[in-house]
Amino acid sequence: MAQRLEERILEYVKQHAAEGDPQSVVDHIDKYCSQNEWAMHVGDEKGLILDQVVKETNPTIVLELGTYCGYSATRIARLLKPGSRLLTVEMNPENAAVAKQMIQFAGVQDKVEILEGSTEVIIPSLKTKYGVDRVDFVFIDHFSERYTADTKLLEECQLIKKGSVLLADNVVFPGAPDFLEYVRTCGRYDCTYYPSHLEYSDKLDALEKAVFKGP
Ligand SMILES: Cc1ncccc1-c1cc(O)c2nc[nH]c(=O)c2c1
Ligand SMILES: [Mg+2]
Repeated sequence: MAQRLEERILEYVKQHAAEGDPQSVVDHIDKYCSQNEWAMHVGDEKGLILDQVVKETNPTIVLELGTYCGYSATRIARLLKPGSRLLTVEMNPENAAVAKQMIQFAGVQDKVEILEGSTEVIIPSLKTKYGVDRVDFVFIDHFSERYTADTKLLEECQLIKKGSVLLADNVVFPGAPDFLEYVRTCGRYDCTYYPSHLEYSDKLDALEKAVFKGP
């Protein structure tokens, strides 16, 4: 029995999902975490909203804050057009190691790059160290306490331009009240609220989409 929850999830996927099939990986993570052990993936219900926003944005460069086991990175990467890429930031090295294997197993490793470290250090280095000019889509799913600071950092580093889309998980549970206040009142975002439920639960949660209107 693998020691860590995240390793047990990876083991289940390796033993039951179809290798090279990102949808199968996503489905099996959802199956394990709804039937066996809860874990904090965005999940299938909020995942369908994530899919819809990714499809309507059709992004070339995606930034994800909070990789965890690679569920949403796999979910997003499966929808990306050839030549597009997803950079995902994870500060926990053990989770990053699991995510790397999950993404590899799903066969989306050519589109996904895992950046190990904290967002406040990595975001300012995206242009210089990772050759990013602008990001078209940002999935914010790391720590709600960092949502606002990292959004301001993306603005200050000129990583988001007019039309860039932010999508934040957990704006109801655990909750990100200062982020909602900021994007809804600063005047630089067009916001849309998507009520849903916490992954694998009937607790209420929601996603907030914030489309940048420019500085
Ligand atoms: C862990 C947890 N327990 C009870 C209720 C919600 C959560 C929870 C759910 C999530 O989707 C999260 N996403 C990113 N980062 C988190 O910390 C996080 C925490
Ligand atoms: Mg989340």
